[in-house]
Amino acid sequence: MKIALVGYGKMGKIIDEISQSRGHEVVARLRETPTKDSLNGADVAIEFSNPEAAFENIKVCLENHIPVICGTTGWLDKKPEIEKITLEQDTAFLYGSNFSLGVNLFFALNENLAKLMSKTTEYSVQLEEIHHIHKLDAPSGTAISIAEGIIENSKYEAWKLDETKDKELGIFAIREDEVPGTHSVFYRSEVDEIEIKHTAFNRNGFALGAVIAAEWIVGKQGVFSMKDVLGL
Ligand SMILES: NC(=O)C1=CN([C@@H]2O[C@H](COP(=O)(O)OP(=O)(O)OC[C@H]3O[C@@H](n4cnc5c(N)ncnc54)[C@H](OP(=O)(O)O)[C@@H]3O)[C@@H](O)[C@H]2O)C=CC1
Ligand SMILES: O=C(O)C1=N[C@H](C(=O)O)C[C@H](O)C1
Repeated sequence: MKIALVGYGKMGKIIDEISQSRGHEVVARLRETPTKDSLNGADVAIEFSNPEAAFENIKVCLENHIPVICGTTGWLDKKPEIEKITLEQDTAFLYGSNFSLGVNLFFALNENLAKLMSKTTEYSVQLEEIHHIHKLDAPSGTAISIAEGIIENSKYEAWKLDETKDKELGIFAIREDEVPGTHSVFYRSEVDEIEIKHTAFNRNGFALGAVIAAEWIVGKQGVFSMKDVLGL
């Protein structure tokens, strides 16, 4: 498979190594918005850039009929437009706020726990995410995905930064040193607390998941998520 890496920073470089170790050819390593020429005949693009650049980068790839795996967070207000372009161009798009297998299991765990709790005692939920000081967006895309999964299955109606209040599920966003990504969910009642935590030790799990998603998407049409890739 020929892979274009759109964004070649911390994530792009690890994805490059993993792609090659799995027998793929990396045909582009870009630190600017791609063009038809710079995409260099890729079968698939893996996009990890920044919130400002992601929309345009994805659009150019899709308009050139190159399916896109996108891990960039912080641009999701424009996702409906990307989904429309994907369908118009008969190509494929997959966004993952977090490509690691562990976090995708963590999403399912929290959805199920929220569902169970809404049938029993009243628990109040609080989210916390900790990331490195270079991160441009807050809260993290992963925290937003966790919150959305809980909201669908509980009394909560929306999420907000900071402390949980009434029907708004709170997310504390902490920036600390070089932390790769830690997410905790606290379920608290009058008498006890359940805490579920995922800690990434490094970025390798994110990168491997993105390459697996790229292998999966080639030849498909439509808008997908990691749930489709992992059969969750
Ligand atoms: N979904 C997931 O599993 C994960 C998502 N992320 C997200 O992925 C994104 C990237 O993370 P990370 O690699 O750590 O960030 P980095 O800042 O290390 O890398 C970003 C890269 O994008 C490049 N860039 C800047 N402008 C453009 C542009 N217009 N087009 C293409 N590339 C551009 C930068 O180049 P230059 O240095 O020259 O500016 C740099 O190479 C972030 O949004 C982060 O939140 C991160 C980890 C996991
Ligand atoms: O910026 C990061 O580093 C990360 N971003 C993603 C997010 O916003 O959830 C995924 C991971 O936690 C690392």
